[in-house]
Amino acid sequence: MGLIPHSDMTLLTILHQLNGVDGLEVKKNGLWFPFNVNPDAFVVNVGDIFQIFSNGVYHSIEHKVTCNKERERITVTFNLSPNFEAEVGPSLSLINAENPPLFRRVGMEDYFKQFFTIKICGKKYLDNMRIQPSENGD
Ligand SMILES: O=C(O)CCC(=O)C(=O)O
Ligand SMILES: [Fe+2]
Repeated sequence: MGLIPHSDMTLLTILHQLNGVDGLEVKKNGLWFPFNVNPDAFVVNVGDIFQIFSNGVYHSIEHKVTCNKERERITVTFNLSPNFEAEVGPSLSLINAENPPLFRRVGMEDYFKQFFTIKICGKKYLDNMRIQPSENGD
């Protein structure tokens, strides 16, 4: 019950936990931390597209959700992503000789479609977007 570890493939995800039942956990430095949701605040997750667009300056957050049999848990999620005509890739303003692109550039529609061809597992989808050092000419 709940959600297995994953990062959101979106740009940003806004979460609103409705009925005060916690269960969200976030991974930091390899450790899982329970997240006590403030009922008066939204939770904003940095997604994979944010990490790609910022060329690794920001990191998408790995998270999971554990539910329990006693109390139902309700969360509304709002996902923000570029439209299908856009490209997903590092911002050109952040790329130069010292900072080569760390991620591939792909049309949003393909990025979205490819996501549904893999089994969600941690940050695997983002890793799939990484440029290998040899591709960078290193
Ligand atoms: O239920 C939650 O708090 C998180 C949901 C989530 O991780 C997601 O929709 O990607
Ligand atoms: Fe998520």
